[in-house]
Amino acid sequence: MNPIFLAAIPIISFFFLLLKRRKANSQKVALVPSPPRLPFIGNLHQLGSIPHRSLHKLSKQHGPLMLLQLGSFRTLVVSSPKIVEEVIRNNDIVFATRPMTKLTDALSNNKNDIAFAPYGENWRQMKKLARTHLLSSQKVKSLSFARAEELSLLLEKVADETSRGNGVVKLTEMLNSYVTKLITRVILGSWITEEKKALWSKLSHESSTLVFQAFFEDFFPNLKWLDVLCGLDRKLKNYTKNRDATFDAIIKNHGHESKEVNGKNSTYFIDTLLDLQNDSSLGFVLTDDHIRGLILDMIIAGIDTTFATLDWCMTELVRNPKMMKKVKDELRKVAHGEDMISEELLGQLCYLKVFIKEVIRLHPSSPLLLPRESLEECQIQGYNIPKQTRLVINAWAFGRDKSYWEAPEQFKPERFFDSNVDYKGKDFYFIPFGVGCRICPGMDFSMVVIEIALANLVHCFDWSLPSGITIEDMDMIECAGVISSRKQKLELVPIASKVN
Ligand code: HEM
Repeated sequence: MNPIFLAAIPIISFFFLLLKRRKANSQKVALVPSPPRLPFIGNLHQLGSIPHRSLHKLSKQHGPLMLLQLGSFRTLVVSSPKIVEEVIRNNDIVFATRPMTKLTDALSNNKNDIAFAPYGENWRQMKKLARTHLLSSQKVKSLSFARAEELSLLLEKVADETSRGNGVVKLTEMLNSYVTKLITRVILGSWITEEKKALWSKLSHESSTLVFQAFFEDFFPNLKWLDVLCGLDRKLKNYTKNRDATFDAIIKNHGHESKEVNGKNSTYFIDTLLDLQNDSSLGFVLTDDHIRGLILDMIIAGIDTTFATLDWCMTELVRNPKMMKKVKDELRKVAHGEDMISEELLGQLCYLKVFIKEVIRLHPSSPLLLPRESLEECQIQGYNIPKQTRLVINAWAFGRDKSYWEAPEQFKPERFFDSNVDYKGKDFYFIPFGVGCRICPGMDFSMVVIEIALANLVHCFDWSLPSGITIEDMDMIECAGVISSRKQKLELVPIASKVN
């Protein structure tokens, strides 16, 4: 045998051995860090009642990219803006779909919506439609008359309640009712009868509570029979049946309504959608099922998120009297003696805007955004991520990341002065409305609802805590659940302010 070959054998063997070792090591490295699991349930028990807080704590031990096993489902949890940036830049479309579960199937009206629909042509067309015809800045502007009317009712109610009893008003309840009524009106118009309003509010309530319902099938497909046994299946079927009947009662008997605003016809969402059904230039056939899905999205994705943010804003104002004064001074300056702040003035309210930004940095109302799922295998941080891995982004943790925010736990709106940081999805460490192709299309819509309500609540009233309650008594913990509203209800004493 060739002596060179003989001499090469041990060298080649050595290299093969090295290669094998490196491969074994790289396979070891390829396992995304993961907290220890329990048999069967995996890491489900570690989610706790406030998952964004539990996941933040877990990420401190296991790192910014963790793999959890939630029942039968692999779930990647990202707690670092850098990793989200990598995912969005390289794999936004790979992770563009939502996990399909029994619950999301029902909420999406059988995949005919935007928020829970799988990625594809249907979702793309619906999102485009919502952006162009329902939530565009032009459309949002055209509905300012509805906001002004509902806001006047809220302010009247506050004034009315103040004059009764001990002067304490249940502000959380009032804000919830204001946002619900306003968004309902924007969707359906002002024509619906009291009887239909009651049906509608039952439906809104059922839809929002259903979001918190856990089905066995959604975590353990083999245990779907338990949903039947526990009556959850029946509950879901009743919900969809009642929902469809409510829609039929409201939509089918609906009378077209439009209002002339500044010489242009302004229509509520339902009228716009019914008009679009007859519009051949739309590019696709808008069915009754699509309309149902879109309207459900506006209820589920729009009402609680907007209300929770407004409630956090009022809470932070009361906790920070100096900031309340700054907001008030700014309002007085731009109002020029007017009783109410109009939407045309919002652009001048620099302090109010940075104040709201600081609120959503610390209290994003969808702290874990909405889960996504991979459509194919991909790589993140050098790890191989298989198809059908769920992705959860902890945006709540981003707002508290010391590498991006100075003294992150401090409430300091001034940090946004002289800074271009915004929540529109470009700054990966500030993404309360999400990021990438699944970003929230309702951002402008909700911000104007929040800004105009906050401006007028502060302009028209001086707010204080009821006697015997101090700022230290204000608990800042969130409710359990998907939407992060404040657990403690806000009860305050308003006194009508002197505008001049
Ligand atoms: C303060 C108020 C709001 C917040 C914080 C918020 C936040 C979010 C977040 C975090 C997502 C998921 C984004 C992602 O997966 O990356 C989302 C999606 C969505 N939001 Fe909002 N939202 C708000 C208001 C609204 C309003 C008022 C509407 C409509 C009237 C709306 C409609 C939607 C829809 C349709 C989606 C699904 C988008 C998709 O899957 O492509 N949102 N929102």
